[in-house]
Amino acid sequence: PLLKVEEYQTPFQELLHQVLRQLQRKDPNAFFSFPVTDFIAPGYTMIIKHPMDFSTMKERVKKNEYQSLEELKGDLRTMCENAMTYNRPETIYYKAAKKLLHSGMKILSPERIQTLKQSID
Ligand SMILES: COc1ccc(OC)c(-c2cc(C(C)=O)n3cccnc23)c1
Repeated sequence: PLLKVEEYQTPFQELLHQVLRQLQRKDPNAFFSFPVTDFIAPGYTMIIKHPMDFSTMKERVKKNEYQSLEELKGDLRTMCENAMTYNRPETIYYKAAKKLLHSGMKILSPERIQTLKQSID
């Protein structure tokens, strides 16, 4: 039988990976999948001091850099607030960020995390 290679060292990393998968489903256009470049968003790196995106968050999970869910929640909030700072309210990016932040906080609610934990145990 094929050896099931564990992609993560700890169950906590597996939990964070599942949370990220659920969050990314809320970003069907992949606007938040990779870092925003100055090429697609002029002046971005001058305006946004703490860029964040899902690929960076995935790297942090793999490197076991998150000690708590709160830290992942913080990066999600930074990522969405960046988009709501750089982009005007009428843009698709601002609206996508607002929606992602709202649905992300629901996914990260204690009840949802408890259910997810049970599915991993
Ligand atoms: C139109 O297709 C893409 C593809 C990838 C993007 O970011 C990774 C973006 C994108 C993502 C953003 C954000 C998140 O602010 N953005 C702002 C201005 C112009 N483009 C973007 C758009």
